[in-house]
Amino acid sequence: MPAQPLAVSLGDPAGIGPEVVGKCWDYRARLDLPPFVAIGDPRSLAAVWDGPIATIDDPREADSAFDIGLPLLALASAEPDVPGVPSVAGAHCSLDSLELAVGLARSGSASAVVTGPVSKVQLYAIGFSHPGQTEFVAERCGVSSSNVAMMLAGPTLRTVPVTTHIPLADASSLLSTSLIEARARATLRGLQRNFGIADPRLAIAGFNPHAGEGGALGREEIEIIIPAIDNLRAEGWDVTGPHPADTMFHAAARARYDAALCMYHDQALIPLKALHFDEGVNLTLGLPIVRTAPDHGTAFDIAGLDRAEPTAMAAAIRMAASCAAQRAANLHRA
Ligand SMILES: NC(=O)C1=CN([C@@H]2O[C@H](COP(=O)(O)OP(=O)(O)OC[C@H]3O[C@@H](n4cnc5c(N)ncnc54)[C@H](O)[C@@H]3O)[C@@H](O)[C@H]2O)C=CC1
Ligand SMILES: NCC(=O)COP(=O)(O)O
Repeated sequence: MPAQPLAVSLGDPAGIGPEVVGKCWDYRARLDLPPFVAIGDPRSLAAVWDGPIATIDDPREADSAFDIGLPLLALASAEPDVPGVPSVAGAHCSLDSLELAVGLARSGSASAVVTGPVSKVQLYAIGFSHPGQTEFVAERCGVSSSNVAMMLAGPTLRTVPVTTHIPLADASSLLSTSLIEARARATLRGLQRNFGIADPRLAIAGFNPHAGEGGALGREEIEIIIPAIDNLRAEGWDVTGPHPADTMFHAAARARYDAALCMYHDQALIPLKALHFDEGVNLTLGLPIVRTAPDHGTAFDIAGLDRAEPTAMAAAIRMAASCAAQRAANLHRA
């Protein structure tokens, strides 16, 4: 019996999500992709991609349909979307496809969820109250958003921000020892559960230049970060830091840890995207389901121009399949 397919939401219909998902189907053999079912508006696919669409009603049909066309569970946007021109109808459609994809994974009809890029500002405009898809999926899974970790993963680096989509001016006041510990535990357990790393090594960044220079350049390290590191070590985890962020991402430093825990969004995402933009994957740790996404956004500036690279979406699909397989193997061994 074939494994359940991966559920791939197309994201904002006016962004590059439909194009990169279509291209993943085109290059499925070369990109080594398992069967997946796309979820979204067929018109958004047809507007940017001329491949065959195999509309299905049940994810169980995806496996046999995959050789014929891109399996699609169709959702209609209230209005057809124009590539590069985000709309209210498109924002609703992106949310509906996300909701359906997560529901399929939660019910066991899909082996994992891969989410296409959405526009946060468009979602906020229709009343979306979560900072991003990460927190939405966590809520749907009944997990507190503090207990999940947004991991950005590439071939030579994995990073996790402690604070995520907030104004940078608020980052210091929102950092706490308990939040660092919660993100660190989600990361360490996630490395074990999804990547099969039995004894994961976590490097924790400082917040200030030179990790505070002994307090002369800021006290977050002394008052917030070091107590978290001490508590995590007392639990037996292999945790180091606080490391000056400017010297923890060169090649030799990266070889010394399995993931880097960073204090704010850009501290984590700049090194990852500088090194691995074309193959970076966003993986939510701490959930009962597997959820990945490409590291890039909606790229409205190039939507519909046939310039979108599908490699990060392909990496997200491959990682979702490999994490789901790793979790199944863990269960088998238990
Ligand atoms: N997982 C998600 O849903 C994410 C959503 N976003 C959202 O995307 C929107 C736009 O964000 P930006 O900061 O502009 O980042 P972006 O990743 O959409 O675009 C940044 C630059 O990279 C290019 N680019 C992105 N993906 C590409 C691809 N696959 N192939 C070729 N070029 C590519 C774009 O053309 C643009 O010049 C925002 O509203 C943000 O909220 C951003 C990151 C992740
Ligand atoms: N910068 C990462 C990003 O925007 C992804 O957010 P999410 O929607 O996956 O939570």
